[in-house]
Amino acid sequence: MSGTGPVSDAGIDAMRTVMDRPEQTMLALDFDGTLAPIIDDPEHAHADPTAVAALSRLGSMLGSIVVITGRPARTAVRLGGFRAAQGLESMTVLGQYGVERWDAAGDRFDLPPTPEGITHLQEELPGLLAGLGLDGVRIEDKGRAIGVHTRELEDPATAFDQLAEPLAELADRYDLKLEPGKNVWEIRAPGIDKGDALRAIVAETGVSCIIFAGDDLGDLPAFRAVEQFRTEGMPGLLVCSASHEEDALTELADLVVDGPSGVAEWLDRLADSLAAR
Ligand SMILES: O=P(O)(O)OC[C@H]1O[C@H](O[C@H]2O[C@H](CO)[C@@H](O)[C@H](O)[C@H]2O)[C@H](O)[C@@H](O)[C@@H]1O
Repeated sequence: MSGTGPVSDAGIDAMRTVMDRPEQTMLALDFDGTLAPIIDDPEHAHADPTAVAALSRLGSMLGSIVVITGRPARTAVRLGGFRAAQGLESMTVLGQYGVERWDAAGDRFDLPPTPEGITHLQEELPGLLAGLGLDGVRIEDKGRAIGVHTRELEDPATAFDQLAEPLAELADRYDLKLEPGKNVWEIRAPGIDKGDALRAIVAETGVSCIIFAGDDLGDLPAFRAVEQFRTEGMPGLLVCSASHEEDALTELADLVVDGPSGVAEWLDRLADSLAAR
């Protein structure tokens, strides 16, 4: 592939396999910070149009395209504009870290019920935030999970730290899990992560090569899953959508690109290279 390519041996090997056997390759991507730029209001964080156009082209060339996100499946489908995108008629979105699912084929959603603890937490959270003097915190109701956002505050980092202990106690009380993200605390039911979600969909589709692109701590389990696939002999390429906010994935990646616009350009080049084969 022309342009900036992977730098590691494992990445170069995987890229060779992608070019040789695209129909056997799964392209799996995170949503926020990878396909969509990070902005203040999560409700309006749409996917980069260049990325979606590239995915549309790749849809007919690759074996499988999957988005694995912390967002509800419905939200990711809406913000991604995936339903209307030509070429993505067989893509899958795994929402809420793999608990929810949307298959473009048949426009089918699989959305399990909300865990009970989340309902209690939704009732208690506004009082807890008011007690801490953090009324400006945005609560993102994701149905099965809650995002507690500090990005729009004057001092997001201090508020983020201030929230760690009280949110951990609250999550603990209802047997829920608290996880950090980019200026967001995520509270959700334990039991599944993006690594589990990726392993399951790889087994289901039977692909023999995988590309995964992500940007944040929630993507680490998927990175680990790809590393595991590689030890089992399946080529895998790890792409990091880099930002100044999080560097946990940079060292692990075979290819580091400059945020969602870098991901979009890389996807576009991948589509060009596959088309030129
Ligand atoms: O798994 P992802 O697709 O990466 O989702 C992770 C979280 O992303 C969203 O929050 C992040 O993006 C927001 C919009 O740009 C931004 O305002 C926020 O500060 C970021 O942390 C989303 O709102 C969360 O629900 C996701 O869990």
